Amino acid sequence: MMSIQKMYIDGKWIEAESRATREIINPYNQKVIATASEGNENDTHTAIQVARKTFDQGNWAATPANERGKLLYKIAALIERDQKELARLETLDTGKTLIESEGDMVDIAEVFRYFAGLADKDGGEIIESPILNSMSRVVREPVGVAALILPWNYPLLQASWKIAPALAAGNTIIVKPSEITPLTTVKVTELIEEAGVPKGVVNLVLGPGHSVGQAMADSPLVDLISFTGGIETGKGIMSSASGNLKKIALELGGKNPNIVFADSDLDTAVDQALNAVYFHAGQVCSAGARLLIEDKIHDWFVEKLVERVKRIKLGDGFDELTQSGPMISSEQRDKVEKYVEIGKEEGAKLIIGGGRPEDASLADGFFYLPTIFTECTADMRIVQEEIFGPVLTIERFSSEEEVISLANDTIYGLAGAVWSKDILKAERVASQLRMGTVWINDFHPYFAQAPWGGYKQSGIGRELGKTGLEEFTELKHIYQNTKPEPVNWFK
Ligand SMILES: NC(=O)c1ccc[n+]([C@@H]2O[C@H](COP(=O)([O-])OP(=O)(O)OC[C@H]3O[C@@H](n4cnc5c(N)ncnc54)[C@H](O)[C@@H]3O)[C@@H](O)[C@H]2O)c1
Ligand SMILES: C[N+](C)(C)CC=O
Repeated sequence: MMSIQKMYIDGKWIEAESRATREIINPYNQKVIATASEGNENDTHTAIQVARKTFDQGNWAATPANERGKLLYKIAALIERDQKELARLETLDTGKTLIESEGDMVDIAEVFRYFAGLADKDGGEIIESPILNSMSRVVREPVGVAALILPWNYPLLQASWKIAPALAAGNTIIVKPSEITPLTTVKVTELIEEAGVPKGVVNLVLGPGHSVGQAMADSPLVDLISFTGGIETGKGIMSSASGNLKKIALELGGKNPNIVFADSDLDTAVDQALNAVYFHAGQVCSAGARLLIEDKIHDWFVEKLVERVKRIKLGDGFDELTQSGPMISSEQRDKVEKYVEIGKEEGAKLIIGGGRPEDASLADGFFYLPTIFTECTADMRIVQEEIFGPVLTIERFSSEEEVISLANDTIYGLAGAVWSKDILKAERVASQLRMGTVWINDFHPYFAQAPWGGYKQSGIGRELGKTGLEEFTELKHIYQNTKPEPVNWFK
């Protein structure tokens, strides 16, 4: 009998009050890999009350920042100690390749270490007061109770981007992983407990968005909600958060242009265009799902892409030969299938993929073939909407001005890339793209030191970097009159 993945509230591992559970499925073969407690509004309210009481008692926020940093260093070390097990769980839960999960775990330990180091680096600022006999300074304080809501595609990586800075800044937190991928977040909560973070500071609630997540967004006891997920959910959270005007940080979707000029290193650009879109079966917020190719190299480039796409090996994430695993769920695959039909109706040309693999060994997994549409135009839904699967749309362009205008013709603004050996041109284009991240002659790098987030409807706020810590702080100006005397205004 499989043990139940429990919630962690006020330093205790508990099952949902209702005793409800959910089966956690391996997307590669649909086998049940775990049973998780399924919390609801009541469990969430309990966790929020604990986080509120713990914050208001003040001990955690008053803990010297370097002590909080030391705890984060310890968590980083424990993650490294258990990285094999964590990577195994992430692959079981998401289907991504083991090598990718292993890379995620290295990044995650680095994120904890980065914020550990940053915890005590901003002691505030002395202001040159314009008023005689006064002292003026600005200090940073934690926001308070932070609710952290997470997606399924990078379960622990996205959790680390929020948990580490929230704790470094002295907040108390309630963490909600996606209901379908809770395993690594549960395991890291165990490590947080092992590291010695005081009870009540970190609380973990498992369960669905419509109850657990919604209760967090609605609660007047929550000061800040940090959310990563889809655009529609983000809009709902923003509206619910207005109840008590809680602060919000939203990391949402993207439809990210990958721009290839004829004067780029074309073999590298072909190779990386594949990585940009098909990595993790296209289930990446910053996936380069929208390829813009300069007219004169279009046909050559497409031919090379197709040759390479034919060779992509789908399979079990634990098999070393596998290059891409399954999609996360049947719902997600249905969504991709729907968009492929839309693309055909819109007049785009399907040149490869466009269906499920025939390989019988993949029949139990949520696999979908790497797919390419050419002859796409900016007005098509398949070009404008986030499909979040292995589907590449290709457009042509013939000038710098045209491609800038095409690439910016989107509600999203998460990321984009420019390929050219003419660095001045690449920089010119990069400077005009309305996106939170622009890569030149590369695709995908992100790291703890640089901010991550979206322009336009890709989000509000930034994670990682110094800004990622500042999101979890309030600024307070403290002004002291050093020679108080009556002002005699009201005589
Ligand atoms: N910008 C980024 O850095 C980034 C990173 C990863 C994923 N994403 C985006 O995430 C999306 C995929 O993730 P997903 O399918 O898990 O997204 P989702 O919006 O369906 O769910 C995200 C989380 O929100 C919860 N949720 C659902 N309804 C809710 C509600 N009413 N109130 C509060 N919480 C609720 C879910 O349970 C889950 O934990 C994609 O759009 C992707 O682009 C963005
Ligand atoms: C932010 N990132 C790229 C790690 C995951 C997006 O889905």
